[in-house]
Amino acid sequence: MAVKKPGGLAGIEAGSTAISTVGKDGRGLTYRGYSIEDLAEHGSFEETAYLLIRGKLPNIDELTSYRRKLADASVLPETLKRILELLPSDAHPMEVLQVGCTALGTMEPETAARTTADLADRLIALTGPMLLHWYHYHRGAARAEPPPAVDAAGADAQPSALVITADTDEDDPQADEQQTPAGVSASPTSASADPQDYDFDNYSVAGHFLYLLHGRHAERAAIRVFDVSLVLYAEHEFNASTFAARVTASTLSNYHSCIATGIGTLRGNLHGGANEAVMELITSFETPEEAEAGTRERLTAKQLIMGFGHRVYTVSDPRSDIIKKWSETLSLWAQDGQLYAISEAIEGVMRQEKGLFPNLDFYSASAYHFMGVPTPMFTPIFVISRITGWTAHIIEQRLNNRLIRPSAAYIGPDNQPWVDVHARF
Ligand SMILES: CC(=O)SCCNC(=O)CCNC(=O)[C@H](O)C(C)(C)COP(=O)(O)OP(=O)(O)OC[C@H]1O[C@@H](n2cnc3c(N)ncnc32)[C@H](O)[C@@H]1OP(=O)(O)O
Ligand SMILES: O=C([O-])CC(=O)C(=O)O
Repeated sequence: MAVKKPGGLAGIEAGSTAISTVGKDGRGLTYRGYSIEDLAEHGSFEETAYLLIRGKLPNIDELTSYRRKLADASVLPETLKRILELLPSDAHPMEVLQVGCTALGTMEPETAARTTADLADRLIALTGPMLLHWYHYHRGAARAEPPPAVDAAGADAQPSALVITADTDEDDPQADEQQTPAGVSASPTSASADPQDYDFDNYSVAGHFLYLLHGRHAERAAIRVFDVSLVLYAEHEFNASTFAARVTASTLSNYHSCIATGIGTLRGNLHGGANEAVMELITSFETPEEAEAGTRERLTAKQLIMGFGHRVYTVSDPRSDIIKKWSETLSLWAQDGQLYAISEAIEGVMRQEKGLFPNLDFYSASAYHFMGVPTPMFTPIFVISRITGWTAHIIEQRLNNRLIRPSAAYIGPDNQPWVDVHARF
């Protein structure tokens, strides 16, 4: 078992929260008292967002109007589209989101009439459209070709297990259309749908994202897995990006600045950026045997293996168990489904050699990939979801605020004699 180093505020209780618990008994996770297993099995991302931001699960009427509110909020303002189009095509997608978020804050600032929850809803609904507008625009497909017809070619090839294992809505009118195996034929760079043609009566953040990405309604299983991943990524106590957002909130800064802080902090590879780094790792191997040998080599060279380890969990990351099962399911229909076996081979070595378990980022990478999501969108998808947790913490911080400003132990030089500028080396 790897030994924890001192520093990094490890183990320090830096405040209190009523939003989530992480790592009870080494592996537990709850959002406002509900277990992550229940939320991922029975709930949707919209219910989770409502729970985190408003403090209770919505009843059926509240959920219906919440979905409608998010659907209405998901249409990009023209000015924001133009701003996104001006950003370079090779900009980092997380910077695109920081710019988009900050620009939205200048157009729709926080006022007494626009509550923090309203701002959060708008941002949850617009983050995917912002990213995908910028993405398609720079691939020459942005402004409205008619969406391609739904491709039902793979219908006969779809094993029933895909439907059985997914906790899907039997009454979903899209269900009959969504027959293509997950991610098998996805061609994200060529797709471009007219955002207005989306079926807003059946809006979900997950379904809308996949529609805008691929230019057609996604298959039910893909929407379900995407939705589960949003539930899993939504909240995690005082992780680095949430803590950073709380620090910004504690200075009495505005909502969009707090979120932009969170985005910038999430980007790094030790935090949210790890899911993209995992993809780089697993695609560098052709076979599970190669993956085993390559992982051992990297460990011998003292390299970090992305997607493993955690600051708080000591036994396992419960979110990983959930997304791992979904990744395995999707792998059965994916052209490069061997990436799942490669991932398992890496996990085996990490457990054996380091006593380390996969965190949420590890199997999320292959799951997104099997859905046809391009790798640079993995961490931005994390943003869409984590906006809910960040918002809950911003609200909580503001309710009982005190400037977050710890002390530092000074370890620099003392009693330096003043040297005139011309006499300095
Ligand atoms: C959603 C999320 O944000 S989850 C986190 C995503 N990040 C990653 O997956 C990046 C890879 N993982 C890591 O870097 C770390 O495990 C972190 C950042 C998640 C946690 O860091 P810490 O709590 O500081 O772990 P810490 O450094 O104490 O780890 C103890 C030992 O295990 C080793 N270790 C921890 N994680 C890994 C890893 N992924 N690969 C190899 N060794 C590792 C450390 O190098 C250290 O060994 P050392 O004492 O010989 O230097
Ligand atoms: O809690 C952490 O340090 C990182 C993490 O898993 C998360 O933010 O989801």
